[in-house]
Amino acid sequence: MPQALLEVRDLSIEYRARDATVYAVSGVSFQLAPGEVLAIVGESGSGKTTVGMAIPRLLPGEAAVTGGAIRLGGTDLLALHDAELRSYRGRRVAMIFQDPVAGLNPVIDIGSQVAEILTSHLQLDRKEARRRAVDLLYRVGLAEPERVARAYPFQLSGGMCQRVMIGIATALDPELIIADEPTSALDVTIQAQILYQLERLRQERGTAILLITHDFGVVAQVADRVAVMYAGRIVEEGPVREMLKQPLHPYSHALLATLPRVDGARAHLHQIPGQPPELTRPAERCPFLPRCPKALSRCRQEPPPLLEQPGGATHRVACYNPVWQDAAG
Ligand SMILES: Nc1ncnc2c1ncn2[C@@H]1O[C@H](COP(=O)(O)OP(=O)(O)OP(=O)(O)O)[C@@H](O)[C@H]1O
Ligand code: NI
Repeated sequence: MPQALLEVRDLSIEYRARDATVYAVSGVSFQLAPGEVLAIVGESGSGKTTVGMAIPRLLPGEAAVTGGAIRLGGTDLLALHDAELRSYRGRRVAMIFQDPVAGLNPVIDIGSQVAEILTSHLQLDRKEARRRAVDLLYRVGLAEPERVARAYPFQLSGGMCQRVMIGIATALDPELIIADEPTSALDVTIQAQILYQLERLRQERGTAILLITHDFGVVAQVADRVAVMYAGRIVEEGPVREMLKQPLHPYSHALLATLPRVDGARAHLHQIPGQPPELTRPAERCPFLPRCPKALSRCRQEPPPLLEQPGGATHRVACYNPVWQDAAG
């Protein structure tokens, strides 16, 4: 693998409420190379957003990082002070969220909001910042960027607001963009345009993208690699093509089986029976065990580690009985 830009190692995060602790993320490790797109997928509550928010240190106060390390270009992010953090956010890592309208200030025009990120980090006069803001709006595919710059968020569609958010996120040319469900609030045709914008960013600027989604269609379209999360852990991680062709973890296998096939071979969506576990205690066994059709007695003893697979050096799975053993034997 090329030199990593982002390295997350053994990251664990808890939410502490008065009467309960939620073990939201447990021992998550992955790397991201410059210009690479890694998708994190998994069902609701699996910890995707918690991992994403930890990287720009945007977790809420009740969250505690209890272990692990996050490095971006060699900088230990968990050790940064507030002032360093402010300059690091936006300049080196930026975030795009699901609801672009909520991310914009309703009473400030778009041009000023884009210019604000420029003037707060760079030595620019207002006129130059405005000019660059309009240029950014143009570059994210907004026709009539001057008009958009004068508009207020409520005057724009959701898709246009998301383009503005991408403009703001990319204003300072960060090395890494974290996009948390960036298209799930948008119409399908608009989704494709937004994904195209992200793809262009990666190609033209070499921006690495951590894409959080529950949509395998989106994954297949833009990601190089995919990490599947279940109950706060990465259960499988590898190249998208390999994963779509031959998922190794029984959960990934089931997740992909729930997708409608393009060839019409599977007309109905199949739900995975059962529920993910409560996260109120640290796992003492494989968290997928109660839903797993392939469980061995060993799976009760301790959660399986995420290990590289023979034959696919970059394909890792956390399972004592991965699917490929069936396929091979
Ligand atoms: N502020 C919080 N306080 C307590 N628990 C929280 C908090 N935020 C998230 N959690 C819990 O942490 C776990 C992981 O949540 P997270 O939002 O990271 O999942 P997700 O994979 O992003 O889900 P979704 O697909 O619904 O966005 C869940 O069990 C969730 O209920
Ligand atoms: Ni989420």
